[in-house]
Amino acid sequence: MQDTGRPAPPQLRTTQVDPDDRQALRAWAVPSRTAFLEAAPTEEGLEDRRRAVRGHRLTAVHDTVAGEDRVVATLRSFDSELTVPGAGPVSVDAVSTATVLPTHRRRGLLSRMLTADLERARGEGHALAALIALEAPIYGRFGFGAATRATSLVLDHARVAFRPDAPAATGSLEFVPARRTDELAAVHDTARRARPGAIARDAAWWEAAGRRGEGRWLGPRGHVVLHRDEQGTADGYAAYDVSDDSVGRVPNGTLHLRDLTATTPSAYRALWEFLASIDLVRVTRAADRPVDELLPHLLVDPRAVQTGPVDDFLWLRVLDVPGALAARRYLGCGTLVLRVADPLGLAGSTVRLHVAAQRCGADGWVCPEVTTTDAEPDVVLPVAELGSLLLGGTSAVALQRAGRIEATPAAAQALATLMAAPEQPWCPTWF
Ligand SMILES: CC(=O)SCCNC(=O)CCNC(=O)[C@H](O)C(C)(C)COP(=O)(O)OP(=O)(O)OC[C@H]1O[C@@H](n2cnc3c(N)ncnc32)[C@H](O)[C@@H]1OP(=O)(O)O
Repeated sequence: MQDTGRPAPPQLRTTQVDPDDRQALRAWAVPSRTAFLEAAPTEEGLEDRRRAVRGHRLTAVHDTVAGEDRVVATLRSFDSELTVPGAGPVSVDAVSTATVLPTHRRRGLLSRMLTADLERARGEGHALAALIALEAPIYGRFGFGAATRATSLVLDHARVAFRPDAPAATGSLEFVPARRTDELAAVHDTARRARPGAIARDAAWWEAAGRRGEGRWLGPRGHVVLHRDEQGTADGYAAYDVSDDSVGRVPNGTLHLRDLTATTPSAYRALWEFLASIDLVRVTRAADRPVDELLPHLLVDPRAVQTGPVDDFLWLRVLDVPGALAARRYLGCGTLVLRVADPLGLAGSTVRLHVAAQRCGADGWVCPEVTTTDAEPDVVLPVAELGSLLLGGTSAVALQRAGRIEATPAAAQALATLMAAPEQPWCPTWF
C-alpha cells in the first residue's frame, strides 16, 4: 500500500471505540457531529447511536488539545451486503462517519483512517467497499467510483390518473404501528435482494425506524401503510410524514415520502394510488428515488411526476478485481482483458473476463470466467472507474469518450454491453 506521504504528527494516536463505553462513544460522537455541522448529541441521541452502531468498527484519532485528550477524527465501518446484477447479495465493507475536525483538516487523517480500513477489509476477504459521499471530489483518489444514482421527485396529485393497462391494484392496505417493523423488514429484504445497488438493513436499522420523532425515518406526524396481496402476504409498504401549508381554507398538504418499497408491480401501483388519493394533500415529495422510477410509465400524464436533480449516491471501491467481476452475472457474452490500476496499490491487476453464452442460467444471466493474465489489455482503467461500471449504472462508452478509460471505441462498446443491466442500480438506504 502506498503511504499518503503526510505522516500524522506523533502525538496523534488511533483507537477503536466500544459503543457500549458511553464516555468513549460520546467523545467519538461529538467531533463527528461538529464536522457534520450538527449539534452535540442529547442523551437520547447518544443512546440511539449506541444501538445503531453496535457491532460496527469505530475508529477514533486522538490529539492532545490544551493538555486534554480529544478525539479529532472518526471513521465507522461495518460488514453488510450489496446486491449485484444477476447474483443477489455479496459481502461489502460499508464505510461511514468519515469526519475530521476543522482544526485538523488536510493533514492526512482521512487518508490514514480510510486506507487502513480498506486494507483491513481486503485482508478479510471483502471484494468491495461502499460509502455514500457527501462531497463528490473526495473519494476518487481512494479508488471509489460513483455506482448508483438517485433523484428527487414531486407528484402532483391532481394530475394522477392511472393508465387502463397499468397493473391492477389488487390486495388490501392497512396502517400499521411504526414499531411493528417485522413485515416491513421482510418486504424490504425481498426487494433489496433483487435490486442491484441495494444494501441490507439490519435489525438495529429497523429498531430505529420503529421509533418516531424529528429527524427520524418516521417523523412525529408520519404513518406507515402496508400492502398485502390477496392471500394476505405483505408485499409492499410506504412510510411518509405530512406537513400542512394551507392558507385560509384552501387545503395544501404535502406528503413527504420517506420510503416506498414493493415486491410486485400491483403493490407498487396500489401504494402510489393510495398516496395520491389522500384528502387535503396536493403533492407528494420524495428524495433518493431510483432514476428509472416506474411511476411515470403507469400514468396517463407522465409529467404529473417531476424528477430531479439526479445525484450520485452509493460509491463503490473494488478491493479484489477478479472477485468483484466474478461476483456478478452478465447478460451479454464476450471476452475482454482489463488492466485495472489502483492508486493505493490494493487491487491493481490484469484480468481476462470471459462470458460464454453456453454458461447461461435459466434466468438468462451468465456466470463469467475471470482469470488473471499477462495478456495485452483491451481496456486500461483506474479502479474507481471499475467501481462505477460494476453495477451497470455507468456506460463504458461514456467513460471512454470522457477519457477516463483507455480503450478503442469498439472495446468500450463491448465492455458497455457486457456490464449492462436491465435496471438502474439503486440504493434506498442511508448508512
Ligand atoms: C463516507 C462519509 O462519511 S462522507 C462524509 C465526509 N465528511 C464530511 O463531509 C464532514 C466534513 N469534512 C471533514 O470532516 C473532512 O474535511 C474530510 C473527512 C472530508 C477530509 O478529511 P481530511 O483529514 O482533511 O482529509 P485528508 O487530509 O486525508 O485529505 C485527503 C485528500 O483529499 C482531499 N480532500 C479532502 N477533503 C476534500 C474536499 N472536501 N474536497 C476536495 N478534496 C478534498 C485533500 O485535499 C487531500 O488531497 P491531496 O492528498 O491531493 O492533498
